[in-house]
Amino acid sequence: MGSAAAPLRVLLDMDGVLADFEGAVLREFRARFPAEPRLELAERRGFSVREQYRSLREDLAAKVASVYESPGFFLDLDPIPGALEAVQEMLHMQDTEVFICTSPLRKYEHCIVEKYKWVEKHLGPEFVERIILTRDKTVVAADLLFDDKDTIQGAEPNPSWEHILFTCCHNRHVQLPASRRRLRSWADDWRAILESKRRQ
Ligand SMILES: O=c1ccn([C@@H]2O[C@H](COP(=O)(O)O)[C@@H](O)[C@H]2O)c(=O)[nH]1
Ligand SMILES: [Mg+2]
Repeated sequence: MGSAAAPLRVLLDMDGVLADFEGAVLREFRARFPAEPRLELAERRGFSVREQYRSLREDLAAKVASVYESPGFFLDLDPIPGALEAVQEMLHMQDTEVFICTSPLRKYEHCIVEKYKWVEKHLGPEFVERIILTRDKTVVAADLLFDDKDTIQGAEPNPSWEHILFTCCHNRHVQLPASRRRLRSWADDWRAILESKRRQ
């Protein structure tokens, strides 16, 4: 008798995949610094919003960082459209394990507890058990990682997961090699990605 196949393990990033970090940064920056130049979402390039604001003017880097380091910022993030429904559906799929894999800010005072509270508020207390908080996602073992950061590096040069690039304002212009896959939004066919991975 053959042994049962291992479940498919899926990691979901939080900022830019489940929670709308970029939309909130722009909204709060505009509210707090209305006279300063800002980057509309269509102008965003590169993962780091801080570095792109620095390229506009050196002191804007600290100003934009002060927005996402403020108390309440992470807790108040809006869910990305379709994300909560997709996560709940994925959670109830047979032979599938779902975890949230998210990196805290280096200035972690508010960010960490608010990420936990956000998950409890939007996905329920049981989902808090499924949070993996790490600054190095390469050492976490899984089949798939949905993440908006285009390049994910760390201590492990050959992570076990396939990185599916989740489209976000800052990465939509990134040209991926043919070997890499994207999910354009939660309305895109994430189920087909899971099924294709299951068959590999
Ligand atoms: O310009 C930026 C953009 C994001 N961050 C923070 O980095 C992490 C990213 O987490 P992921 O798990 O990769 O989504 C998060 O804490 C963002 O707030 C940043 O520091 N600077
Ligand atoms: Mg992210």
